[in-house]
Amino acid sequence: MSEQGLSVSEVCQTFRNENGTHTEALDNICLTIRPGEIVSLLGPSGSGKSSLLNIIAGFDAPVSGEVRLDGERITGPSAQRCVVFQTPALFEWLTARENVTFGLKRSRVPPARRREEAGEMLRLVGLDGFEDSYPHELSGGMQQRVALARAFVLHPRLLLMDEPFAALDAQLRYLMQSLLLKLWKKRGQTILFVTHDVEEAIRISHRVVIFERRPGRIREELTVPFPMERRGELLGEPGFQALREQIQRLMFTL
Ligand SMILES: Nc1ncnc2c1ncn2[C@@H]1O[C@H](COP(=O)(O)OP(=O)(O)OP(=O)(O)O)[C@@H](O)[C@H]1O
Repeated sequence: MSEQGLSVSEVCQTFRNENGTHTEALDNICLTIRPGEIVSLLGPSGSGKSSLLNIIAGFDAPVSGEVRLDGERITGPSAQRCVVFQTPALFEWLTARENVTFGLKRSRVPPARRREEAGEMLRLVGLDGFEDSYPHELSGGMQQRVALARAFVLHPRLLLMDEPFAALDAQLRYLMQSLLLKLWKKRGQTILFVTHDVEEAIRISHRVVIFERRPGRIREELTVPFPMERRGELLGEPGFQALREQIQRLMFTL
């Protein structure tokens, strides 16, 4: 039986710059994510987090090493791996519901069922009543909820999230993290989440992988010891401050 989950083996990435020089972005990255696990990549700007996410999404090929999902080698983009970006990237000419059903059209789901599933997802992200609104009629946070609904409705084998809440204010960001945890509890989705925010990484993930600056290497992998059910009141969780400080020390002494 092939191994389930994501497996990144000895991945290196180098970019050729326009002036003929090279940038070594990733150096020998090895990482596994079990099915249903949420793992955050945390690290300074330019440490290669997006480069790794682009390879896993299949947008870029590494110069060496390989990535497998459920044993299958990744060689290009696939609907099995859905990406949520910092900007919601919705289709402006489609309503919220149509944006959510769009990806389902490629599957064999019949139209009535698609409508039903989209409605259910929009309810889950708190957008009931806005099914027929166009993106320009929604706030930035509401648009990002639609983007989350669009990703989760597809049941992808892996959800890749590249700083999805970075453009939102602190309060909305917190609400979106809670929403992500709620969706995860319902769907048990495997998620790789890129962030700069230490608290966000601790709050939403089972494990935090800390990158160090160029060339991007993994400095440390830490397991977050708090049960997912208690992530809401993390500030009162004994050991939270210590973990946050430990991660900050690791990041600021890179
Ligand atoms: N297409 C490209 N061509 C040349 N260099 C690139 C390219 N993409 C990324 N790089 C370089 O690779 C390194 C890693 O970039 P990457 O965007 O992966 O970092 P990051 O950790 O995601 O940064 P940030 O947190 O700022 O988004 C950087 O030095 C960047 O300049």
